[in-house]
Amino acid sequence: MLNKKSVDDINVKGQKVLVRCDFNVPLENGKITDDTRLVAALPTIKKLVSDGGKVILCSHLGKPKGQPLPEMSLAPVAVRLSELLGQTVRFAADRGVVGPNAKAAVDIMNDGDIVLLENTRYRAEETKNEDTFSKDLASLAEVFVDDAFGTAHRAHCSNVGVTKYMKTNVVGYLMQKEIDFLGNAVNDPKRPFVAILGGAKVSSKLSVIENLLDKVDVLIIGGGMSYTFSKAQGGTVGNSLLEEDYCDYALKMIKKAKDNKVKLLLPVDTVIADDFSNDANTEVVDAGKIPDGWEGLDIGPKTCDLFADAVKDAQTVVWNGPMGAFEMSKFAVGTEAVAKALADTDAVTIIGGGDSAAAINSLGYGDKMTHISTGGGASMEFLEGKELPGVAAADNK
Ligand SMILES: Nc1ncnc2c1ncn2[C@@H]1O[C@H](COP(=O)(O)OP(=O)(O)OP(=O)(O)O)[C@@H](O)[C@H]1O
Ligand SMILES: O=C(O)[C@H](O)COP(=O)(O)O
Repeated sequence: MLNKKSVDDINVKGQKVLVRCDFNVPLENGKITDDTRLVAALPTIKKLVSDGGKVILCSHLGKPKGQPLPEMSLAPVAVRLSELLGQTVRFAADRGVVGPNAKAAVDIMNDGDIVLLENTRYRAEETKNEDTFSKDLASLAEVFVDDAFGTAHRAHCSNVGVTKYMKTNVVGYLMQKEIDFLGNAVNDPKRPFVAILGGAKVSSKLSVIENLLDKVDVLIIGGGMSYTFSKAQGGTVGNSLLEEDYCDYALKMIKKAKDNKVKLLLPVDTVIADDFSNDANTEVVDAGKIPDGWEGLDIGPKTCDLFADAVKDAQTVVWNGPMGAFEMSKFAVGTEAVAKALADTDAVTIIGGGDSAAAINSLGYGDKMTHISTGGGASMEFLEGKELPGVAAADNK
């Protein structure tokens, strides 16, 4: 188990604390369209404020590639955070992130004040993890807290480089929670342990499939990626998503499941459509029997029952990737059936971030899950069994 020092192990009264958050939120015309990541960061911020620390927040947003692009400014985040906290979060507008404006804003802080720095990716050094920017960031504070789980798979100045120049590096509550849930699930799961994978491509989940086949009791594969498995076994898949180059890999994984005595469940039927559209004509056919001119866009009703049955007695379930093209209501049925099955089980249910989290929330099952990760890429790398640089950089207990 990972045993990192956390904000509970320190009291920052009177100290300046640099807190790396993941405020990489979706923006439309300057408005935040999903503040989940901001809400998730509140417990750590509140703890440090109640200690009487001077709380300096930082994050990246988007990929400005070293340019101070106004549309990727963190200014809207300061406004929304102030509302959520009921306390002013002063925004340190500064093209250099740690330039004269930021330093001035930090200099006048009182205990319990909060300042938010500008987008760390305005500095070109950030993503290259170069010492110049790491030192600049470290110069602002005495203590470093990393609460940016969503960024933990990156080794950048603001989450990894900076720790070289700080005496105290701890994780925040969000980071701790993500490590506890994902780490426990993968490394010390209550069994039966079931993993459900979906989404578009096999190629984006190769290491996840391999790693999970060493850990789980049951592996369920649905969504677009299942057609490559179907084709590999001699099925016809029409115009469905297919990665021909990965058919051999699919066969290898089927063998690995057998060797490891993992029950591998693939769709037994599929909803096919004559067009990639919510108005398409649809039919249900057996898996591997999709005619030319048609494409599979969701799992079929028998598969919904099969998958729901497989999670019924599970103790731990990890899910990443939708079962079909769920953005169109006609093809969201399978994803919803799986979400409902998870909501109905007593198992610990953990949802990988990104599209899966969006799907669960848009279908209204978000509050029925034990844990929905705030990390997309980061949660995937956790499931791949990789050590995340952002986690590794924090002090051990
Ligand atoms: N049968 C299918 N045909 C076409 N598209 C599909 C099918 N099944 C799933 N998809 C699409 O796959 C996309 C999600 O795939 P992706 O691999 O990105 O999932 P994810 O792992 O949940 O996302 P993230 O990587 O952001 O966590 C969705 O846009 C969905 O519409
Ligand atoms: O949204 C994410 O997955 C994280 O904030 C990381 O962002 P990145 O993929 O731009 O590094």
